[in-house]
Amino acid sequence: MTPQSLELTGIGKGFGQTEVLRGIDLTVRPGEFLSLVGMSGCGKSTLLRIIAGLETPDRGTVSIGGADVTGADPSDRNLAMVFQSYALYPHMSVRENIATPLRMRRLSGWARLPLVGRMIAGRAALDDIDAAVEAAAGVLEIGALLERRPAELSGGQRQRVALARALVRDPAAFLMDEPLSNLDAKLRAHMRAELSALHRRLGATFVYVTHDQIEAMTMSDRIALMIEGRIEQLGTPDDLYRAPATLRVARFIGQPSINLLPVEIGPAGRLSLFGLEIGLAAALSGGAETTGPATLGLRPEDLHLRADGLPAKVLRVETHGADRYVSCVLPRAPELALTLRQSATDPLGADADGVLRLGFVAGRAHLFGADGQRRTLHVLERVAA
Ligand SMILES: Nc1ncnc2c1ncn2[C@@H]1O[C@H](COP(=O)(O)OP(=O)(O)OP(=O)(O)O)[C@@H](O)[C@H]1O
Repeated sequence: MTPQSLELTGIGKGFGQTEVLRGIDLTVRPGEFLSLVGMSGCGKSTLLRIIAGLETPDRGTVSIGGADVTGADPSDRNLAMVFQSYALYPHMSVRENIATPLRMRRLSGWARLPLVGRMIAGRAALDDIDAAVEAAAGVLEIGALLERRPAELSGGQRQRVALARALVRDPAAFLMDEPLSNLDAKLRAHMRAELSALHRRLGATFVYVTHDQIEAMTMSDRIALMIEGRIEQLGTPDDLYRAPATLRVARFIGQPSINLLPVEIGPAGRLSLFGLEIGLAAALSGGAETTGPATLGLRPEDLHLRADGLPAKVLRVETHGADRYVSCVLPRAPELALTLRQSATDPLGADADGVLRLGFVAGRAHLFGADGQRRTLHVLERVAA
């Protein structure tokens, strides 16, 4: 099946008094891997369920490949849904599990049942189903497991069976709701790579719900970051990381989190931190407020040691393989914790009192106005990197 686009227009949904989705406009391009990311409760699963037809929106429309399906039954949308819980039938073999969606669609009545079906369904229909099952199992590399029951499989193998069962239907798009969250960390990393490879091989449209930004950042073509029932930013993983549109996006994306410092935008947009100018200026055009308090965002990898930098006292050092994360506080503002990312092989750079001096890569700083919106920054002076 050629990959289809999905279009959501003005989607609103409430449960009782709670407004869970507050006007979602989103187009998923044909063949795109798009992730819906956000904290627990932001509405991403509800949105996915609305696309699937498992939930009805209060407002707005859902289209697949340009056709309005807002009122259509889930079974008429030809979308495959993969859940966190796999939802495999425990009493059936892997082969029968994968074949089930095709039996439901292609066979009628009693012939849908695995054993009875063998006796009464037409040979050609069964051969077709067998061939489709073998093909899907081949893609997911589970051909050797077809006669096993789900209980005899590892978590990763079960997830692969669930994916094969989705694949066998040749759907217009795949909808996945936290499909990897039951797996241990190592297997999750492995399955991330497999899902990306599967997406590339199929060229199908994927909509993937997760609260795990690493999953979203590593697999997606684009990410829709949802906050409180709205899309806060839609863009490539790089867009969200390198040019967060709002302070809320900057806070959500990145691990360890972005460092945030209170700055003041002064005359001509010049920024000062603790009363000292720092060689950056806010662009003055277009912003609501031109001067006043703002927030400077610095990613941990954009902080570095600098002889005449800001003194910071080391609180904790964590080594993560090749990286080292150094948590510090500024004596000027002890409530502000900063994280610096270094190569684990570099010297820490702290003096005998555990104090180091921090500079930052000016060209990679982010500025957010008092309204939380991104502001354009100019580098005024050359700051040594
Ligand atoms: N059927 C329902 N009835 C009442 N409230 C619901 C229902 N489904 C979801 N909600 C509420 O809507 C909000 C959004 O739920 P949703 O499952 O979409 O969030 P989510 O972003 O997917 O969160 P999570 O990552 O925890 O699954 C939550 O506050 C949830 O309690």
